[in-house]
Amino acid sequence: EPATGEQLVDVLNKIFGAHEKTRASHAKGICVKGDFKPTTDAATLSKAPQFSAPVPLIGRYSLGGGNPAASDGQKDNVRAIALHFNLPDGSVSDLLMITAPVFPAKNPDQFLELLTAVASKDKEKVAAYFAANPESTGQKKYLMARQVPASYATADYFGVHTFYLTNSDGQRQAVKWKAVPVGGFVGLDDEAAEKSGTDFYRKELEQRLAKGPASYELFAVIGQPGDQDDDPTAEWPADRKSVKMGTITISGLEPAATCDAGVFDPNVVADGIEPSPNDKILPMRTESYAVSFGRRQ
Ligand code: HEM
Repeated sequence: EPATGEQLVDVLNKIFGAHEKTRASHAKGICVKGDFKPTTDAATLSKAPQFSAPVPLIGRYSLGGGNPAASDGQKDNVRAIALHFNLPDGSVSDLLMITAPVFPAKNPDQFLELLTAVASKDKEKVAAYFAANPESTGQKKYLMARQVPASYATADYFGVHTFYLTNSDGQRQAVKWKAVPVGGFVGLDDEAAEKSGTDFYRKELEQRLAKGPASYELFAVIGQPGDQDDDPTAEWPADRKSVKMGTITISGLEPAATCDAGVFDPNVVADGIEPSPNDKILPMRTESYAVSFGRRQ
């Protein structure tokens, strides 16, 4: 039996607890607003409206996992940014990114197996899972080799999956999304991360945004023929070129209700952007996010 969205949300609830009015994953977050300004190159890759004219954004920063009291200083957890690009015709195009270029599972069955092992709290089962599925260790290795981001504004973010962009001439190009903070990555060493406590990101962001906006350059990393488009546990070769697509600017906070009213869904994208049809995790995200959304009403 293939894994279902219900099963994945059940096991996330088992690991983290089922908290009322709370997402089954990325439970702790901060809702924000801003805008996106495309570069002139962007429209050569995609006919999506946000790549030909500036649009307003609603965003949500979050920590991975379903614990609403998770520590902001935890090293082996991802930070994330989820964005709604609000398009002129009233529709939205979403983009979700995390602070690692890879995910710990290549398909829903493997993710269910991983989460089930973790939920068992049996250290031998977890060790056996990772021994049998070494590709699942890449995300934690990446995170442990880097500092904890000092701020949501100073982290770099990755879309992880492959998407296909289509321009107005019908040319199609495989890309992966990447956002780089304009001031560069700023991290905390292990001691500083520990001293910062469990809840420093919100205050830091409030103080920062009171002085001015936080910006990121959004890049499309350009895939070459033969680059895999089905495996979110794997990166493309490091030498792939990228095209600067625009600037994401976060200007202020927004009430949580604005972000909680719907879901950020990586498959909700404007014409000109297409989720890789070969990636089995992507459709499961729509399915499981809908289950989580239903349970948090
Ligand atoms: C099958 C694999 C996955 C499952 C089962 C899963 C599960 C979930 C769930 C249940 C939520 C909460 C949805 C809601 O209530 O709105 C969520 C949110 C999120 N997920 Fe996933 N996820 C998966 C893969 C990924 C991947 C590959 C990424 C990498 C970009 C990712 C990034 C996020 C982000 C950024 C959010 C927060 C969205 C927000 O702030 O509302 N997820 N995930």
